[in-house]
Amino acid sequence: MPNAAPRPTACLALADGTLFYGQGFGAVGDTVAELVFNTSMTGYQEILTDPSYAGQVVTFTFPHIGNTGATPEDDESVETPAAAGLVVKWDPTEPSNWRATDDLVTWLKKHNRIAIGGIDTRRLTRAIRQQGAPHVALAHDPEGNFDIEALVAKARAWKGLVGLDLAKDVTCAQSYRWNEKTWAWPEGYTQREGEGLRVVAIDYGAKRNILRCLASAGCDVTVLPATATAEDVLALNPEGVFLSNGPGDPAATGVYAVPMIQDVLKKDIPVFGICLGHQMLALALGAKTVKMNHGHHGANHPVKDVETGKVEITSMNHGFTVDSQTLPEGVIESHVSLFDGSNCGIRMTDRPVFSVQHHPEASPGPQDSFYLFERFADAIRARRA
Ligand SMILES: NC(=O)CC[C@H](N)C(=O)O
Repeated sequence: MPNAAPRPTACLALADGTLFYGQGFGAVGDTVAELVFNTSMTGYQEILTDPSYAGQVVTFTFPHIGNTGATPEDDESVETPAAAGLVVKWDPTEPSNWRATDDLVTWLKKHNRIAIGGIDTRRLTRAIRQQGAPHVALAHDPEGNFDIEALVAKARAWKGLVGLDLAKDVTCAQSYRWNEKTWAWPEGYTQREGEGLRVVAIDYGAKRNILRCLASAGCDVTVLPATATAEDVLALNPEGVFLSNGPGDPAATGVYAVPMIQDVLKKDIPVFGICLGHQMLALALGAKTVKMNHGHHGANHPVKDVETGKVEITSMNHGFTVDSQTLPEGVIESHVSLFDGSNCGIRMTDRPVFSVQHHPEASPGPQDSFYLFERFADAIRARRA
């Protein structure tokens, strides 16, 4: 007689009542969030610790998650992983990676994050594509006792990301300096030395590798909390201002960020934004943002530089997008997604103020777009000259 299927110890309940049962690992308990799928084949730790995933459970389309374990070196945020939980096809195996200091299961437990394995992630991904990123409740109970009605009700009652400012929850409490450069073999992370380009970076939930890319491009970075005013920014006499990625709805975050950006723009300083920073720069310039059906989350997204015709393969993580039809005069669409034609970049035509929707810092993902950090640094150098 075949072995009986193990009793499910985790349950994923979608707001429409669809249920997925599997084996729980990581923390015990339940959580409610928006569910998105990520198509990256590597870099699950960087994804789970990317602060932009606050309020979201991530399902990975790649089936083997956990193979490389976890190491603090790969954390993209200082605090605990931002993602509320994860959904995978196979249960994680022992990691095989000389850099690993933990296995994924232990790491998730330490960081109080819930995971469910043994899920038909293809079926789930198709559901997300068809109906849009659903609201879900994810529960892990080693005894396998679930109050299904209560879980579905929780998922239904959750209000979702529209109108939600999460940047204030994940931003730094205090300003700090950053000079660590990107990882390189064999020395790992090293510090930038000497006089740098004075850059103020606003932390809406900044990924560390963005700050490293800025340092590697020659920037001496001072990071300020999300609610910094234009006065706080300009008091540091910056030669460039950077607007970071971050979670939640740009329109809600923009309530305090947009006036600051508009005041900084009056000063004719080079400005560079990534993802949420891109969306808020667009809002500050007078454009609009909208929620997407299921967003873009992966490390294989083709983006075209409209002006050169060059295509870059990029890392993506966003659920909102800039409506390119609303761009005002003097602002052009610089990059566009080759998956769905959505906006992936803007720039002011008369000065070095630009931003992209994708993630040039990769981590994880391809490094085709690293040139954007150089472009920002070059714009600052040109001003100096
Ligand atoms: N990675 C980000 O900065 C994401 C921006 C925004 N929260 C979105 O989902 O579109």
